[in-house]
Amino acid sequence: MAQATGRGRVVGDYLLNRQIGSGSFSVVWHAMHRVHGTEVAIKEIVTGKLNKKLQESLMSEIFILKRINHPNIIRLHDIIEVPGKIHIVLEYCKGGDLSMYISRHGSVLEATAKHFMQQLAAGLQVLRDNNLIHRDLKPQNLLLSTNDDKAVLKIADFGFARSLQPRGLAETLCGSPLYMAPEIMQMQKYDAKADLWSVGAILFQLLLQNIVRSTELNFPIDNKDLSPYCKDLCQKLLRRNPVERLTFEEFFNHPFLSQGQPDESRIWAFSRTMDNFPLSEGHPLKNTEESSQEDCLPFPLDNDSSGTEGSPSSVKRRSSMKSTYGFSIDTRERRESTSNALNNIDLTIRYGGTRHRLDNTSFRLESNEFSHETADEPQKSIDQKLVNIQSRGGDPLEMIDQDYVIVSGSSMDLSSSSASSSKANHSHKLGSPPLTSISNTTASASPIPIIGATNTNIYHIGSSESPNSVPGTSQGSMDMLDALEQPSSHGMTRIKSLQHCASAIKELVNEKIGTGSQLEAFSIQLVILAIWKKALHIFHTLAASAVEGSPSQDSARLRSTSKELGTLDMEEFQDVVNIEGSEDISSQIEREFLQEVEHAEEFAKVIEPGSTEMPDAMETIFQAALTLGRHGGVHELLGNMESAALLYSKAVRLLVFLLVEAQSLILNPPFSLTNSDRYRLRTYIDVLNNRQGYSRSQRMSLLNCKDQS
Ligand SMILES: Nc1ncnc2c1ncn2[C@@H]1O[C@H](COP(=O)(O)OP(=O)(O)OP(=O)(O)O)[C@@H](O)[C@H]1O
Repeated sequence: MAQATGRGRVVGDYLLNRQIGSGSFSVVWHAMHRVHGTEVAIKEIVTGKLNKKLQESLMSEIFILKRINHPNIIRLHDIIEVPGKIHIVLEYCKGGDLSMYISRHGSVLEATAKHFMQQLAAGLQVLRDNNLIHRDLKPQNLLLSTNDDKAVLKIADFGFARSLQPRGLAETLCGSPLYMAPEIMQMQKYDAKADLWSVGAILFQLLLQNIVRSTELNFPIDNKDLSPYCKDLCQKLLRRNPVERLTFEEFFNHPFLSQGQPDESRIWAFSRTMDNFPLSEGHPLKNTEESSQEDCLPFPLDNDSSGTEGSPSSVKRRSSMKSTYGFSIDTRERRESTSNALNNIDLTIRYGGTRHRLDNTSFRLESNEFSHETADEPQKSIDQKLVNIQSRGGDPLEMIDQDYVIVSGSSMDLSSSSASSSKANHSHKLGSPPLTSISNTTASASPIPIIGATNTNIYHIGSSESPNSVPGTSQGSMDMLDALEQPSSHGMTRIKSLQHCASAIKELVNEKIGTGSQLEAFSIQLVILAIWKKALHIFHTLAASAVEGSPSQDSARLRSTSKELGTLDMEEFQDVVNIEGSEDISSQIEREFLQEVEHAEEFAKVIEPGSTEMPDAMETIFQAALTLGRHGGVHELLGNMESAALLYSKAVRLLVFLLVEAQSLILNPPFSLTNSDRYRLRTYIDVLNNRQGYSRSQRMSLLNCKDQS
């Protein structure tokens, strides 16, 4: 359909032909200059769909492309703005992108991989010279001038790129999970070396496509077809710890990338740097140390988050507190009556000893509206157009730096928090005071709006079969995400959302039990209790308001209800009153709650109080989401699209819980997210949703192909 609307359309001096690609926010057209007949690719972006952040990414892309002129970087010819749209006129690459090449050819010869790597290295050298980091290197973003093994490779899609001072560290999460460096995935600070991980993943994929498809995901150490240099490069690029990873200089000078055969002296010099690579017999180089096979995998399959490459600073921590979780249940009381049970359970979850600091350095850029220039308007030079855009907001690169440079240090570091938060434009105090008694918590537990006014958007936590997962599109696109951060203001929707959260986390509890991690299971179980408690409370408040009459009759109650539930209207009260079997809903929630209490009680029996360090439940949930995302990546790489989509969706459910619901729960100490935590969670959800959409669409096309054949 998009092709029909594009073909024959005129944009500036160009006649649109066929659609050749699409991205999350763009459609790419093949087009021709009306006078010269020059072939170009036009990337069309509807600016209205872009939020501030994406507009900035777009400007960043334009600025970077504009200032670089190199055969291995896609060339920017022109920018054409029309009302509501911006068109980036690019050099046309008729070979398509490298992912298409890999699909067509399967694994490539080492010589071809070397050719592409040399070109990629040359392009990256230019970025390096300009202190730029791409952050989203993947085959889809590497375009080819022709469809053969002599093609010139061009780095494209600089939407995520940013300027980076040497040795500067960034902390923003972006990129595609499959090619994303572990330090980005785990939300640690990263530098330009993150790009080198992606290069390693691309090299791995180029060489091992058929192996990856046909067997387990094993690095073929004994693969005789690959030269030691090639394997060495791949292995050294895919070091999980960025410190151990090759430096750019080492990458650029690696013997695999040198044109001819390395001479003898080079071999010996090289041999001294071969610290971990097992070499095949008979090679002049010596193997110095057995390498961990798993360390070579692009996506570690372990669940171990220990060590230096663990969780993000914002979430990772072990509670320094001893077992003061204070979970106690009087079983007799519980059995007496549900309401007694609810009132007598002292649900105090110590999931960590320190509160998150408030880090508000993100989201502080002013909105930059694009000016609308008609297609008839005389064409201006790219520079003039950029000045137009720039005049509304300063130098985008500078702005992006401002936005991305996040105050260093752990976000748990309270000492540094005041300085950063005081600079913030959007300062939100999050969290509610520590509470130990459920019966006193009605008002304090109200969800706290994070950004903007209470919205009325209804968000359904995506199930694995969510109809919202539109193939190839970004289900959780950035413009939706601001709204998604807040729990639904619609009472029943909110309850459903909480139920979804509880069931997602329940799976995690079962998994932890399966692996014998009782303590972690217990701490997460307490979160489940808090979720059910919240659901019950919302339901009771909602039902009581409906039964007791209109808000005019009991305005005080309405006020407190509205505080708790957001913007409730009378229709909803009435709905609840009229819901046949609303009592059933209530008793269903109560039943679930009591069941979970029982499970928690079981855990409590086997855990010795007073001497055990309580794991951080939120951290465990976060880590589990990351692991699911990584495993999704593995499945995607292996072509198991259904499993990949499922795993991505599970990861999203957990992250959405952390982002949307977790802060409203009654926990001690209260759980709160910094602005930068939220930003990272949102971005991560977005990326995973994209991968989920992609996996689903791939699966659909496979099914269609099967149907046709
Ligand atoms: N100059 C070009 N020549 C030929 N094909 C292109 C060109 N630019 C883009 N494409 C094709 O269009 C696809 C989408 O490109 P685009 O840069 O718009 O998306 P993207 O930004 O990579 O997507 P996302 O935002 O989801 O990462 C590319 O993967 C490629 O196949």
